[in-house]
Amino acid sequence: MNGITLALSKGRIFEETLPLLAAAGITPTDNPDTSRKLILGTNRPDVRLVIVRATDTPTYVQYGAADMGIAGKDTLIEHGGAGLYQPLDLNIAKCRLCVAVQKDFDYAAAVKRGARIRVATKYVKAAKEHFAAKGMHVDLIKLYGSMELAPLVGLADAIVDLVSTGNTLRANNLVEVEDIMPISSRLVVNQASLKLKRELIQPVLEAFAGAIKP
Ligand SMILES: Nc1ncnc2c1ncn2[C@@H]1O[C@H](COP(=O)(O)OP(=O)(O)OP(=O)(O)O)[C@@H](O)[C@H]1O
Ligand SMILES: O=P(O)(O)OC[C@H]1O[C@H](OP(=O)(O)OP(=O)(O)O)[C@H](O)[C@@H]1O
Repeated sequence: MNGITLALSKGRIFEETLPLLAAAGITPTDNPDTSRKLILGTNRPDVRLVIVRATDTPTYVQYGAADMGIAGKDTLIEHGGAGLYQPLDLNIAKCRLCVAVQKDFDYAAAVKRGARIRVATKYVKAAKEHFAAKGMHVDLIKLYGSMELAPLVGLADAIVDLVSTGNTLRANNLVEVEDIMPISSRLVVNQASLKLKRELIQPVLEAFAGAIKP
């Protein structure tokens, strides 16, 4: 494609990216929440959007199937970032990565006595690094969603998951016991595209940079 392709996921990333696209003079012609189309046009003939799973965004950009994309820091850590240039923290889709347990589980005591706890998470790499830095031995169980369920049914002692309002933890009688890191979404650019399509990509990058809310 001669123009540029931007990879986005449905839901919060799409919604929160709309004002940034508007700042770059880009308006999608469809809404992925109502359309089943996976390739969306825009008002600009040289810009198209592809709708992918949030976890897949770095992969599409890494291989150049999309020139640019918007992905959460959580997703980028798990992917590893190969082949990606990450020029901007867009300060959207903000939340934090945390350790949480059931209210009656004494996490501090388990840590203190060096217990080998079971931790369920979708964020295996980030969790591994966190517990290794604390010198804790944990058994990680990989899940793909609804991590909050794992401690309730005896699958794990703790979870590593994203928290924003805390409503999901509260609704499931879980409490946050450690804050691992703040999370927001970043603009990622394919390294070859940045060189070959700089005249198209650079203005979008500058418009996004100018529209970032503190
Ligand atoms: N509750 C939240 N509040 C704010 N931002 C969030 C929240 N949950 C996730 N995010 C951020 O938004 C990104 C996209 O989340 P989304 O829920 O759309 O996808 P997902 O369900 O995590 O991924 P996938 O669909 O690939 O499994 C996440 O990678 C994270 O950075
Ligand atoms: O603290 P809160 O404001 O309750 O947000 C936290 C929840 O948000 C995310 O799930 P999401 O809404 O993306 O659902 P999904 O991952 O199951 O799609 C995350 O996995 C938590 O479950």
